[in-house]
Amino acid sequence: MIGNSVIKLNGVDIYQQKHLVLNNVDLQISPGEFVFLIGQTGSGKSSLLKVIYGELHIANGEGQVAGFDLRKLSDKEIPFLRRKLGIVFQDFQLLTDRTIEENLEFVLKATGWKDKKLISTRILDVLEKVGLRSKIKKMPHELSGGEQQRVVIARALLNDPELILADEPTGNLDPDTSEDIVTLLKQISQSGTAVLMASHDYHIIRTFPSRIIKCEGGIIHQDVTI
Ligand SMILES: Nc1ncnc2c1ncn2[C@@H]1O[C@H](COP(=O)(O)OP(=O)(O)OP(=O)(O)O)[C@@H](O)[C@H]1O
Repeated sequence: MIGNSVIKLNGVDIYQQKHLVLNNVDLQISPGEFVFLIGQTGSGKSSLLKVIYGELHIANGEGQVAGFDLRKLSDKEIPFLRRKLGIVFQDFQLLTDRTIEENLEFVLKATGWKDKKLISTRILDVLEKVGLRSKIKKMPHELSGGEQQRVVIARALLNDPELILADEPTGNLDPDTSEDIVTLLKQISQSGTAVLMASHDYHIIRTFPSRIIKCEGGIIHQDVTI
């Protein structure tokens, strides 16, 4: 954490190839904050998220995320930054050929966990948090879309992240299930993990009054209302 921020960007320019997508971005997000990221298609939301998880480099300015300096981030360090982040996208991206338990075990082993007992306890802990302990032995296709998204959130929580980045996490879900997912993300933020959630869903955004930032016209607008 940087001072009291999980994300701190100052004067950052974000390019896709030679195209300046967002100009002079200032953004500060504190532990436990829940923030919606809105903006029209092509306005730069995904590009901003990519900067935060180290997929896009910053051209100018200063950027720190979960204690990592984005200007100095080497390719070797990116996996370590990602361990401090939980990433939740619209497509669930669960491995379809293995159970929920095996999906979670796969991520833990890939991030250096070795002790079998600790692995199984951690898996039960995160499934408990998302209310899916009873589904541990199921295959992804045996779960509903909302349940699969909960598993993805459980997966994002495995390494106890400082920040969850969610890019349209309710994009494939019906309205009630979407509300359940955002309720869960809100609860997670209340326990100290910051959440930055990109969304186009104004119904959801109105249902969960929160700080809103907006990409528009090549800049970020802070604390907007809709
Ligand atoms: N890999 C890429 N190469 C070149 N340009 C890109 C690339 N990815 C995105 N862009 C461009 O960058 C701009 C911002 O795109 P970005 O995906 O960040 O928008 P977005 O707000 O996330 O849109 P959406 O809501 O559709 O996901 C767009 O003009 C887009 O065409």
